[in-house]
Amino acid sequence: MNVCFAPCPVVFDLDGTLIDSAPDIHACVNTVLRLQGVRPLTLDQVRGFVGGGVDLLWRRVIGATDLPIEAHRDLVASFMTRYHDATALTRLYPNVTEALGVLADRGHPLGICTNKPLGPTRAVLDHFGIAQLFGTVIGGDSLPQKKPDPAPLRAAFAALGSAPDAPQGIFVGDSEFDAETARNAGVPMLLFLRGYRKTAVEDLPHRAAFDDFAQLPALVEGVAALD
Ligand SMILES: O=C(O)COP(=O)(O)O
Ligand SMILES: [Mg+2]
Repeated sequence: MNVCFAPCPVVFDLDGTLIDSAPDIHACVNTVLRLQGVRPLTLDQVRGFVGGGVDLLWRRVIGATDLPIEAHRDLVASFMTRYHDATALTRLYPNVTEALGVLADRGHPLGICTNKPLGPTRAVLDHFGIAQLFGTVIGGDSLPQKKPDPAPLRAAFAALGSAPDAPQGIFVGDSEFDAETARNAGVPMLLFLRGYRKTAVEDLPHRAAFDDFAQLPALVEGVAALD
């Protein structure tokens, strides 16, 4: 069991955890599809494709359309020209800013570990005025590996001062990718229930689940005290 000396580092997933970004991702996907003369996908379809980063998103979009897999690279490039600063339809989940502020005030080092590429990640953190709260931001293209490989999460904890081979801290995420990443990295996970998860809660490894960020500071203190 990892010992987490308070104040314990807390690393967050982004899409479906701090922000509801699926509407912007959906809009950017459909713009690219329209330019290809392909019928739009629904918000539910696209939301279900989010979690593994942009390359996987487009493999799934191609799988749901008649587009050829050979077009993948060009479709991703076209998507990125729209996605890199897409924030108009994205919202912070309720009480996120307040919870991050409480944790920061209590001295918890905070970080981001997302499969979203770094460019749009920084754009959205700046847009909501929360970038300065995070001591490290690891994006889907920061390292050769993506979640569920534990390397990006370990890099985030290391940047926040924890030992790279035995990370100490808590990971907060919404998806199958996050639960597997936390297990692979050997850190406890707090599961946010209003994100893009497709698996039943009881089938995902996690320490505790929550559906309102107002609950998060107490959960973090509870996990930090237990470990
Ligand atoms: O962009 C994605 O596919 C997933 O991003 P996330 O890791 O922040 O959930
Ligand atoms: Mg997510």
